[in-house]
Amino acid sequence: MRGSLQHRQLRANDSGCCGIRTRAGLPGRGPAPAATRSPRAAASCSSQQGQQKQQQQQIHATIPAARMETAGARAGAPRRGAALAAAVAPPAAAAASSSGRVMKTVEVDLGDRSYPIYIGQGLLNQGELLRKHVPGKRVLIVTNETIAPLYLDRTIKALTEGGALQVDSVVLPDGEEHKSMDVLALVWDKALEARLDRGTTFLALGGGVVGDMTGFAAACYQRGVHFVQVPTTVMSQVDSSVGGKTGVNHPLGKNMIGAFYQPRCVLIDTDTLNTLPPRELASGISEIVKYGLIRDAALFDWLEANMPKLLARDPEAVAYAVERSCVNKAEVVAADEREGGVRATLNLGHTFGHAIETGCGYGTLLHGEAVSIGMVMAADMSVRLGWIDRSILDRTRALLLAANLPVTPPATMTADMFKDLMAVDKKVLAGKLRLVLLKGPLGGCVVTGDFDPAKLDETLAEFCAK
Ligand SMILES: O=C(O)C(=O)C[C@@H](O)[C@H](O)[C@H](O)COP(=O)(O)O
Repeated sequence: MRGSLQHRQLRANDSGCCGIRTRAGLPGRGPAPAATRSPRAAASCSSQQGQQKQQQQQIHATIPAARMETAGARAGAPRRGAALAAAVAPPAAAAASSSGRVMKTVEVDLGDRSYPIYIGQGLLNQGELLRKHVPGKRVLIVTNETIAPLYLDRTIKALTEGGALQVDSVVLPDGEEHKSMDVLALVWDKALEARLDRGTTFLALGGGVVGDMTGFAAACYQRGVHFVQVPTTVMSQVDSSVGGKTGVNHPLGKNMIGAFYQPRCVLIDTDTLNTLPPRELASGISEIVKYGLIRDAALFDWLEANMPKLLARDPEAVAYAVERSCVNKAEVVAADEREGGVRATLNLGHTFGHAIETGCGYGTLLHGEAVSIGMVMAADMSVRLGWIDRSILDRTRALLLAANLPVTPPATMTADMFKDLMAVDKKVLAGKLRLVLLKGPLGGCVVTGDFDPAKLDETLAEFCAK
C-alpha cells in the first residue's frame, strides 16, 4: 500500500497522444464508503469527442524502449533498445558513484520537464545529488511518523551540508487511510506558518502515500512549487514516484482528486528497503509483476527465476528489479504523460484493485495486494474472452503466490460491490467501463471497453462470494 505498514522501525525487530518525445543530446530531469451508496452518481465524464474515439479504440501497449544510462554516461543521444537489452541480460554492469557504490540513472524524457531517476545504495548519503535539483534556498520535507525516525535526520543532513539550504519538515500520520484532503492541509499549514515562498522545494520522503500527497501539495501551493521524490518503499521506488501522478483518495473512489505534476528528480536509495516490512516488500513486487505482464515478458521470466532472491533483498536482484521497473515506467510516461492512451496500461489490475481498496476501506489491504488480486481477475477474464492462453493466468497466479501476495478478493467483496465501485474508475468514458486486459503472448495487453460483459460477470461470479 501506499501505507500503514511502511517501514516498521528497526526497534520493532524487523529486518503507494502517444509518441515518444526524445531529447537527443540533452544530459540527464477512513472508512469504506457504504457499499450501498452508489458511486455511479459520482461518476462524470467529459472529454472531447476525438479523444473519446481514440480512447475507445483498443490501445496496444507497444512503444519503443527509452533511455537507460549509467552514471557518468548521461550525455549523448538516447540509446533506444538499451533498456530492453538490459531486461534480457542479467543485472547490467553498473557505474560506481562517488562513494564507490553502485548507481544507475534512468531518464524520464519529458522535454524541458525531463528528470533523472537515480538508483543506488546509500544515495541518501550523497547530498550533492539532491541539492543540485533544489533551485531555491528553502525545502519542506514531507514525511510520515514511521519514516521520520529512520531517515529524516539523514535527509536534512544531505540537504543542509554546505549551508546553502534552510529545511523545514512536516510529519504526517502513516497509512492509506490518511491520504485525504484533511491530512493534506497539514502540509499547507506548515508551509504557510514557515513563510515558504514560491521558490521552495517540497521533498517527499516516504512511500506512495507521502509521494502522492506531497506532489499534490506542491502542485497547489501558491499554484506550484518545486517537487522532489525520495521514495523509501518498493511500491514507490518501482512505480508511484515516477510519472507525476499525485493526489488523494475520496471516500467514493481511490486517487479521485489530484493533478499530474512531475518531480525535478527521483532519488532512490535502495538501502532504505532494508527497513521495509515483508508485507510491504511483497506489495511493491506486485507492480513489478505488472510490468512483466503488460510489456516486459523477459522481466516476468526473470521474476519467475529470481523471486526468492528478491524476497531475500539480495542487493543485485533488488537493484535490477527497481531499475527495470523504472525503465518501463519512464518509457510509458514519456510516450503518454497524461494518460491519453498507452499510459492506461499501467492500470492493469487497478480497476478491480481500487474497487477492493475502496470497498474494504482504505488501508485494509495494501495497494499492491489489491492490485495482485486485480491482475489475476483481469487475467481470468482475458482467458474467458479467449485473448490469452490459460498458461499465462496460471503463471501469473503462481508468481504472485510465490511473492506471498493474495490472489482472491476478501469474502466481503460481492459482484455488485465490484460493479458499483468499478463504475467510478477514471478509465470510464461516457459511462462505459474500460479495462486493461491481457491479449496475445505474455507481455501484451489492451485497454478496451470492447468486450463481452458476460465474461466480466463470469469472472466476478468466480471470484466473489455468492
Ligand atoms: O502511473 C500510472 O499511470 C499508473 O497507473 C500506475 C499505477 O500503478 C498507480 O497505482 C497509480 O497511482 C494509479 O493511478 P490511478 O490514476 O489509477 O489512480
